[in-house]
Amino acid sequence: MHIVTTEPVISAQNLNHYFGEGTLRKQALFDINLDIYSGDIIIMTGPSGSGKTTLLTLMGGLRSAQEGSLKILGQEMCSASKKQLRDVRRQIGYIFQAHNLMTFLTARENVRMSLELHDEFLNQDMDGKAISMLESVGLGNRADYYPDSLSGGQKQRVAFAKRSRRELARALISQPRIVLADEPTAALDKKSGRDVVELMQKLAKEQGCTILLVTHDNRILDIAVDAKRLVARHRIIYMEDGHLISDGVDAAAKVG
Ligand SMILES: Nc1ncnc2c1ncn2[C@@H]1O[C@H](COP(=O)(O)OP(=O)(O)OP(=O)(O)O)[C@@H](O)[C@H]1O
Repeated sequence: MHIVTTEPVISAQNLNHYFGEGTLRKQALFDINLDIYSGDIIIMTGPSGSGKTTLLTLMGGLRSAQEGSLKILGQEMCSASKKQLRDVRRQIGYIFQAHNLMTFLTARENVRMSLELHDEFLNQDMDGKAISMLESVGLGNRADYYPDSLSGGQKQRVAFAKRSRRELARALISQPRIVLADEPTAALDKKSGRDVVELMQKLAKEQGCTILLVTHDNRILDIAVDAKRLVARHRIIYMEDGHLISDGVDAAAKVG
């Protein structure tokens, strides 16, 4: 039996959310109830428009909650002040899709450039760091290639290395309790998608934090199953028309 000894990292109770005003007001989330614990890997799936991103942005403190209760790291988000939202956001790492690569820079220079924007890397071996980040996505041997000579999937991986270095660097420094990722595998081939997910899980595991991942990508569900050896507990949350339809806690990992 799985014994829960800690408070949920995120707890939603009877959470509703609406967009628009007056006659245009439309309910996007209906009565969401969900407890997420430290170390959970939550994969949110469901058709387009089902409310995944809305729920993700609420759980990431990126939008204020309107109705019901949403606690993130013990802080109630319904009618939270700007300062309270900011304090919660500081403890969260964000990974969002799409960063264009500069066509006139090599893969290494693209990753390096994003490092240069961050004070914490000044005076460090940025070339070495850029290469190790490319290696971690399996592209160590493509460091000196220009984006135009890389495949679509390879480009996505360089972009991931670039932004994950930038965003996860901050994440690693600030030790986030939660990492949010929106469509991190969009447009990736299966192998690249798997690499990206495994990389994210590995980094999250090293930090011992909770991952919330939104995807349209059904293949990611297979990846999650395969990746069981990497992590303790996966849950696949399926949404439809603003309702949470199912929440599958990984049965095997639940034991003990
Ligand atoms: N800013 C907004 N203003 C008005 N309606 C919105 C807004 N954002 C989302 N919606 C509506 O809320 C519903 C849920 O959208 P949401 O983006 O959360 O779905 P999703 O499951 O993430 O979809 P997708 O997979 O296509 O990204 C949709 O009907 C959408 O049209």
